[in-house]
Amino acid sequence: SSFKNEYYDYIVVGGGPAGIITAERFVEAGKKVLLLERGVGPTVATGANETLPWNKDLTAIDLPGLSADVGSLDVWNDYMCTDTEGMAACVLGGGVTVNYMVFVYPPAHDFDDNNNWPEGWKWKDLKPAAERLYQRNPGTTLPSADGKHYDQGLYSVLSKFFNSVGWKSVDMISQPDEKHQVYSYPSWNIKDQKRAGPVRTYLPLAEKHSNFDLSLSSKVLRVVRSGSKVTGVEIETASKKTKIISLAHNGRVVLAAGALSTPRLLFNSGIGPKKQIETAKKSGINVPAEKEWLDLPVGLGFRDHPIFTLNVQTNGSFGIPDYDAILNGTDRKDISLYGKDSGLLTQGKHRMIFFSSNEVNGQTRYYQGSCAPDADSVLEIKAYLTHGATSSGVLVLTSEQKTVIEKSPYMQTAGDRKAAAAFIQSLIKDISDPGSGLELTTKPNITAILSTISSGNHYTTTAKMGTDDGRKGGSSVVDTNTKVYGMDNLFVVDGSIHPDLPTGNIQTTIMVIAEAAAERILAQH
Ligand SMILES: Cc1cc2nc3c(=O)[nH]c(=O)nc-3n(C[C@H](O)[C@H](O)[C@H](O)COP(=O)(O)OP(=O)(O)OC[C@H]3O[C@@H](n4cnc5c(N)ncnc54)[C@H](O)[C@@H]3O)c2cc1C
Repeated sequence: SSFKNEYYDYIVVGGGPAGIITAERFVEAGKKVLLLERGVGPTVATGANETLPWNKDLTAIDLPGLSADVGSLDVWNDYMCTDTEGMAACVLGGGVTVNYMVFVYPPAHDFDDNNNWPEGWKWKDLKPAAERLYQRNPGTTLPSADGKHYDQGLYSVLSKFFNSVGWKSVDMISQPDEKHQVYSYPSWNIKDQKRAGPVRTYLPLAEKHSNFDLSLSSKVLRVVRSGSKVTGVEIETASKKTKIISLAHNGRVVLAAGALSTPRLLFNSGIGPKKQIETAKKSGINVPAEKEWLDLPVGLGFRDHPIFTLNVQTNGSFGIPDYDAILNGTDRKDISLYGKDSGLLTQGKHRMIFFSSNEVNGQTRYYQGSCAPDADSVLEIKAYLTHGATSSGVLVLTSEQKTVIEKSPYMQTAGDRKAAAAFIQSLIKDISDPGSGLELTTKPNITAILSTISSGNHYTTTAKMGTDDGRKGGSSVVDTNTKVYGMDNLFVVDGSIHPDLPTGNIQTTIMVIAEAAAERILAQH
């Protein structure tokens, strides 16, 4: 693309969910907007041409029934970032393009307890933003047009089990505040039988306007500063050429590169702990002169949901779909049902989501369980320790420009360890009851389960929002208008700014916060 220098009121960096949503809202407000995304487009409408052999309008990424197997798709390696710690996607749509589509409406308590979200960001303040999101991108627990849930062997076994131990069935969309001893059909980010998300539900609205430009394969290296003012961004194009795009007078840069990549952009721009800025400089980035460095706690306070995995043998009748047959078109039965907007292929990976909580020393911690078939009659529970967890870690930069974990964000506090052990133990006890019809596939060993943690991939808090200015010894990098402390016109809107973890999978909360952030930013422009 040819960039129009000194034209854009807003340069948004990163075309993940947060970036697309904010960019679209700026466009609607009549601002001239450039959205810069380092990756390519994953849908036919955004330039992908690797479509399914049996449907030339759909890529494998679009088809909900293949999302469980997304890691085996040819495009997986093309889409995943190679310079972040943990998993992130470097493709238009960000994580939402490759994720398992679990779409958890956040409960009010996520914002209202623990005092982590500042005034102005409580649920009463955010509810209108959530409603704007749900109107465009509602999610569904029943994606099949014929009104049926498919492949219900797992759900049938597990719902019986949970009923027998006193849990109850809820609809996680219409009852988002029910998060204790409840289970639900999964809510998925699916619309019109396809993977939804801002690439489908927001981007086309922006593209209707002449004041919107999207540039793919455009990796931003840093923001260009003159003291506290951002004047533009330096980008690297697909052919490895660098160039500077300048903002309009009074323009703004909004970072939405994700919680693992926004810190790199800040370090590269002279914002963060001194050591990280020095590392950025060593890596060859043209960082500002030292007198312009802003000492803010970027990368500190890094958080994520730890996952504990349980595999359970059941007496149910279910298994893993034949993904090859779906991909190559030989699974005629499911493909023909999909042709009628129905059936297994309209659904995502999981068959049930459950939630619960426990209290240890006065602190309530929440848990989400995502349940999917693992083998014939064997199910896998991915149990996440979520909202209320008190651990945090540190994310830093290497001189190869990779973000890496210096201190793990998982299970750092005695409270987290005690609470997670108690929750898993009680689940194991119920599963191991001879009458349950269930049995762990390996000998129940709580220490082994707790020490084999996998990442939730729900990263937050690397550029925290709050009222305690990080330059003055506080923990916050952005203020309650999402503006970076010490800067006049630099904002952050992605998962980095969340000061707390949500109770469930995070993408819905990411989108709600982006909706709210766009409104705050526009209110002063
Ligand atoms: C494998 C996986 C499975 C997941 N499963 C679920 C799930 O089922 N449900 C759920 O709710 N959440 C899930 N998540 C998490 C969810 O997808 C992310 O939390 C969410 O996408 C974060 O949104 P974001 O806008 O903050 O950042 P991202 O989604 O990371 O988007 C950042 C965007 O910025 C771009 N970018 C980065 N650096 C630059 C740069 N320098 N210049 C230009 N562009 C840049 C990236 O390419 C990307 O498009 C999953 C994540 C992963 C990785």
